[in-house]
Amino acid sequence: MSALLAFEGVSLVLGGTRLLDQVDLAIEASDRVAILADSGAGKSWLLRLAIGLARPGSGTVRLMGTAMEDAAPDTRRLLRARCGVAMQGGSLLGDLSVEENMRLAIGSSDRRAGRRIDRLLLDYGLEQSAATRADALSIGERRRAELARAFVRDPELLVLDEPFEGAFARADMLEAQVRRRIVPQGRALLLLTQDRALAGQLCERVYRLERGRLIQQDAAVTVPDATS
Ligand SMILES: Nc1ncnc2c1ncn2[C@@H]1O[C@H](COP(=O)(O)OP(=O)(O)OP(=O)(O)O)[C@@H](O)[C@H]1O
Repeated sequence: MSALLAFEGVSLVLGGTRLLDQVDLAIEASDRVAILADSGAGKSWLLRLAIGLARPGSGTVRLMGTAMEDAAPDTRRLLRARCGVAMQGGSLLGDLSVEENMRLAIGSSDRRAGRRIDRLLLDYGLEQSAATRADALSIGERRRAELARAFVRDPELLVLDEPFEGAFARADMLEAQVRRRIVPQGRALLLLTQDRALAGQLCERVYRLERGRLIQQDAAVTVPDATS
């Protein structure tokens, strides 16, 4: 079976800085992988490459077995739709309510979709904010809404970039979702973060991105999480 996501000898140089240097990484069904990186090390670019929003300088990124740089825009969109993505900085539409953002992401207005949305809103403590415009949410609510939306299409691959940045950490909530919706379903998680404790809590494989190289870490090392 091919990997859900594979980086094969991927390099990327931006502004004279080598952000990725011959990176190899394969994420298979049921994998939970974290990449730890300091601010500016290239997490957001890694996410863009993973879902075909950017092309590598060299090497190949395969999403669900398809080389993204050779794929037609429609194919890239379809493959991206099989992923649940929460980008740093967020991408909720500010003039739509939380529920409308979820509806747009799930692409259906039937009752089953409605039940799934209600369940996720409840899981993420957003049931009181369902009708609130996204641009009126608190920072913490917005991050939780981003996470809830990332799960709404039952993604095969969940890609999260700093899921709690600027927000009071609710790692227990995310861990419960990952345990319920990712692990038993043969889905996979790629977490990009600076938070060592979160990486250890959610993932069984942990790397550090350092000067463009991925260096595997001991996933079992746990750091007391002062925020939870
Ligand atoms: N278009 C660009 N041209 C040149 N350099 C860029 C460009 N976009 C980003 N960079 C630089 O590339 C580096 C990595 O950017 P990236 O957004 O991936 O960082 P990050 O790891 O997500 O950091 P943070 O967690 O602070 O957002 C940064 O130093 C950034 O300034």
